[in-house]
Amino acid sequence: MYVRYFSRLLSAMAGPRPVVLSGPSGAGKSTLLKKLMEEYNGVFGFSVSHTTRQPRPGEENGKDYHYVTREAMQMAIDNGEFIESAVFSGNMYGTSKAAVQDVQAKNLICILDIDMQGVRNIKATDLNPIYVSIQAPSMEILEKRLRDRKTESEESLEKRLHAAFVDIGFSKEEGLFDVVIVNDILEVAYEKLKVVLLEEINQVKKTSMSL
Ligand SMILES: Nc1nc2c(ncn2[C@@H]2O[C@H](COP(=O)(O)OP(=O)(O)O)[C@@H](O)[C@H]2O)c(=O)[nH]1
Ligand SMILES: Nc1ncnc2c1ncn2[C@@H]1O[C@H](COP(=O)(O)OP(=O)(O)O)[C@@H](O)[C@H]1O
Repeated sequence: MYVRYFSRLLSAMAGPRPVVLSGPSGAGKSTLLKKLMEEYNGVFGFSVSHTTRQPRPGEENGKDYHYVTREAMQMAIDNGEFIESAVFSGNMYGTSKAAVQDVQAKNLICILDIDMQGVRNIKATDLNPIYVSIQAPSMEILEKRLRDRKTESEESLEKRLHAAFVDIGFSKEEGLFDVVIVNDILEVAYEKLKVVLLEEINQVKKTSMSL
């Protein structure tokens, strides 16, 4: 009984578990993440990554990403400021320690949107997140969604589709993800995601009510 009490106390003190959303570019990670943030205002916080890619129309510096030069990013990595970093489709991406700490300091569920290299690197840390893979129903649908999004050049699209092919294989690896959600009908995928995160969501709601 005491053991259970203290383990609950310890996990409450450690704050909610972060959530890793991974999966091919175009699978629907940002769309699902946006829905979560809208429905659960004050429960989730986004880990704002750094990237060397150019901002897309509508993206905001400091909100979607911290947009930096290669030199600045490399220097920060060399300074030990990053938990993980990777090169994806010719650009650098990385999660700074500050990005995660900023969210955790507010006692929110920290969401990381990272690629497969990031997943492997996070596994080697003590972050202990819930690992969720978001997948499109097929490569054909993925390609259509990416094309319809109209954010990528033909070259970037090809690179993303190649990475997606590799990603789909990895997502089937035993023990890598806690759950794989196929994002066919958006609302169905979103409901599945909520079920996976329900325990953490309730924990944060309970804690914020008792404060
Ligand atoms: N390892 C790692 N991957 C990241 C990070 N931030 C974003 N990514 C991944 O980089 C890939 C490309 O992201 P982005 O350029 O925003 O394109 P999108 O996923 O097609 O919207 C996606 O798979 C993201 O999950 C990060 O900090 N670390
Ligand atoms: N279930 C879905 N059905 C149809 N289109 C979708 C669905 N989920 C996402 N999309 C669309 O597919 C595109 C890629 O989604 P996005 O969230 O940007 O993917 P990611 O963040 O994984 O790269 C977007 O234009 C989005 O509006």
